[in-house]
Amino acid sequence: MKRDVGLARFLLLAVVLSVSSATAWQIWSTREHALAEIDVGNLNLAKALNIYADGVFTQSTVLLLGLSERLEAEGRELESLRRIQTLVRGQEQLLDQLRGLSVLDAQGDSILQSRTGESSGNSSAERAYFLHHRNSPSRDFFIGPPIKSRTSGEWGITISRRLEDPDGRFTGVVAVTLAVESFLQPFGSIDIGSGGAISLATTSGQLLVRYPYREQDVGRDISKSPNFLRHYADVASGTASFRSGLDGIPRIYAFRKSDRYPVVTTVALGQSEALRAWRRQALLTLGVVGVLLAAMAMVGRRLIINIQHRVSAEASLMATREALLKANGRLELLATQDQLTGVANRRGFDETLSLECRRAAREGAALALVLVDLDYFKRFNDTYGHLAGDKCLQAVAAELQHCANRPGDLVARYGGEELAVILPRTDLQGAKDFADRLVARIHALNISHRASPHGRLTCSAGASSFQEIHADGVEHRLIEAADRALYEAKKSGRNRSAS
Ligand SMILES: Nc1nc2c(ncn2[C@@H]2O[C@H](COP(=O)(O)OP(=O)(O)OP(=O)(O)O)[C@@H](O)[C@H]2O)c(=O)[nH]1
Repeated sequence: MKRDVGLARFLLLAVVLSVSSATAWQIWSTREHALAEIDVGNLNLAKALNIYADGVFTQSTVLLLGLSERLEAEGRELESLRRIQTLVRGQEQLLDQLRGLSVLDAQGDSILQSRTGESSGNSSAERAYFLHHRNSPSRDFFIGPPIKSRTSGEWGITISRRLEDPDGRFTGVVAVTLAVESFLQPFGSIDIGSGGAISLATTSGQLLVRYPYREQDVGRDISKSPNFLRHYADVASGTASFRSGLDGIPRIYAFRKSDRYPVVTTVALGQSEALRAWRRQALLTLGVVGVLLAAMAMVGRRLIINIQHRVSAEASLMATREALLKANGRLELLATQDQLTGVANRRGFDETLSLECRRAAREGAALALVLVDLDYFKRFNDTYGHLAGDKCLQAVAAELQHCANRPGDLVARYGGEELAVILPRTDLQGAKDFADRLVARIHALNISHRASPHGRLTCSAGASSFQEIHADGVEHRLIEAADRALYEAKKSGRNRSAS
């Protein structure tokens, strides 16, 4: 039964654990699945926006290439610059993102502004793109950090190219400016939730455009940020989850670098927003499973309590049964034991005598009985008192018990100061010898009895034995014979035995 409780506990625990772990696994795998779907969507979006940016840059570079060829071939005469101005106007109609074109001389002074068609009079010698081309012989296009227009205050992205004379000497820079706004518009038209962000940056870590727009983010250098270094630096495209270094919001990012230009487009969704549907589903699952587990735990607990009640009821039943058996045993003993001397009482004597008679009849064996009576015991009581008489009886019974040590021998208090010994498988001679031994042992106890002619406590014994025990009432005859012999011993002077 106790094992049943252990087994029930184990089963309950196993069910709770397996259901919990299966649920945890299911929730975790649906999260992974949701994240994978988000990554795919984000990557596709990043790719599409990258294509858009590539297209804009390509149109700009085509324009720059044509202009730089013409400037280098045709020179910078006023007429030539006017023709270029007309050409750029035409291009501006076709390319919405184009905010302007400028041609700088070798000192960084403007020699053409597409908006006015003339020099703006401003020097751009300190602009990053001018410094880049002046210091680098490369004729590649350069996407510079965003610049703020001195006239309109608008932010723009510059793409520029170095101008050279036929000897390869630096003669200036031709640059187009793309409006940051023209990137923000398509970025903003995409639903990326309230926590999302889309950005375009150079691969060297210069932020060009970021939606949602904050002026302080424009041109920000993120090249030293741990997130940039860990996730963007060395791969062409990928996904990652981290907390934004700009606004501290945890997001799921997907980024793609352009194959042609040193720019990277990033699409990010706010993590908590992106996983909202998954979270709702997970909470629902947790709720349902939690309620089920709680119900199961309650039922299991009740079951275990029931088993425990049954176990304890059974244990107390067993204990009661054992106590009852012990009590019965004690009662049985009390019913057949003499309280004063501890030997069998008259009932025990009668039962044993009848039992031994039947056994002797069955086995054809002899059965002997010795009756023992203390001499002058009335006087002993009168002389020493009843309590001393009791103690004396106890001592005599103990001595008899000591003598009758064969298996099956039984010492009993036959009545009053009279004791009896049943001796199975003992003939008359054996019984007589036993009786003599008893008389001698009691004498040897040397219990003082000044009222007796012997001066000490003595006893008389009568022995009887029957060999063939078949007839009814044999117990009675055995007792009568022993009693007669006892009477004889008394008559012939006491402190002796007769048979
Ligand atoms: N102390 C004590 N005395 C008992 C007990 N049972 C019987 N007696 C006493 O034993 C005495 C027996 O006396 P009697 O039968 O007259 O015989 P007796 O004095 O022993 O004399 P004989 O047997 O002829 O030698 C009585 O005085 C009983 O009261 C007992 O349990 N305790």
